[in-house]
Amino acid sequence: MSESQDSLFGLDADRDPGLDPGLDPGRGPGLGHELGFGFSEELAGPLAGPIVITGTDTGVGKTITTAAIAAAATAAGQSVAVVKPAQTGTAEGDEPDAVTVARLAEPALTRTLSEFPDALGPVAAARVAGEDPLTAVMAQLAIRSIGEEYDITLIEGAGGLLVPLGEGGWTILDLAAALRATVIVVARPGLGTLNHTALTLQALERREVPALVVFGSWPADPELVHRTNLHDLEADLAGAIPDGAGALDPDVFRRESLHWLDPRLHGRFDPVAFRSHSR
Ligand SMILES: Nc1ncnc2c1ncn2[C@@H]1O[C@H](COP(=O)(O)OP(=O)(O)OP(=O)(O)O)[C@@H](O)[C@H]1O
Ligand SMILES: C[C@H](N)[C@H](N)CCCCCC(=O)O
Ligand SMILES: [Mg+2]
Repeated sequence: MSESQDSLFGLDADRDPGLDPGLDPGRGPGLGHELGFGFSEELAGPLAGPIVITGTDTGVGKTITTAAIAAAATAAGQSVAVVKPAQTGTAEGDEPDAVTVARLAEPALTRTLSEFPDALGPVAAARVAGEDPLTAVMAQLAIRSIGEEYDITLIEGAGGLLVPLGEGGWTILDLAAALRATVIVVARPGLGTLNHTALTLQALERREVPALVVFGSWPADPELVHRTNLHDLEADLAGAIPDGAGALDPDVFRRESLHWLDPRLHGRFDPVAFRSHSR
């Protein structure tokens, strides 16, 4: 890869997209990677402060998971702000993610920091629109300032962990490292998730960002592959959102949400009981 390509993809050690701590890409690869990262010990007790919601891909259920965490934490008495740094696809007629979360969870605040019409990655969508994408500094300042007013700030990325979100190609991983946030990786429950989830967790581990996994859309009738995936990802699992939850009446969604998330995410989900029910 040429030097300019390195810069374009944000891979050079000298780049400075404006996010202060945690940007050192030189910590080296995760050695001896295996599923089960031992992050859970660090993440005991209900989480507060900045929590980044990413996913193994777009369309995996990040927004519904964000709404569920917002609902469970709000019901537990926390003041919750939800921030979407970059919303794309506003011309498609789909409900923006912040609106979905506000409708389902009614957190204290929802805020979108930048938006672009085409359903693309945010930097591409900004380029196509002839506009400037969000800078890392603006994103961080806005989120830190919101964080001073609320117990919990949930920050939903766009697509997966390494999608460029703004100027200079900063990613939700850069932002999570800079904010020293905990990351929730929303994963699909079916075939293919072991690879996508391991890649995402490994990238987080390289930057020493603690992470938990939530299944974004758990089927009503799990098949063998869902049960084996549940077993193999259990060490990092902090919840499972039932398939179809996004279509529930908001009152029901808010009432049920605490059953989908474990106590670290302000719910009462019990992975052991869940596994035995999923046999
Ligand atoms: N648990 C669920 N219940 C109902 N619908 C769901 C659920 N999870 C996902 N969906 C649906 O699947 C689609 C994608 O989900 P969602 O919008 O949450 O994805 P995302 O990961 O937030 O994607 P993006 O990268 O666009 O933000 C949506 O149409 C959503 O309504
Ligand atoms: C438009 C869509 N719903 C998302 N908000 C954007 C997803 C960007 C994914 C980019 C990629 O990984 O190729
Ligand atoms: Mg979303």
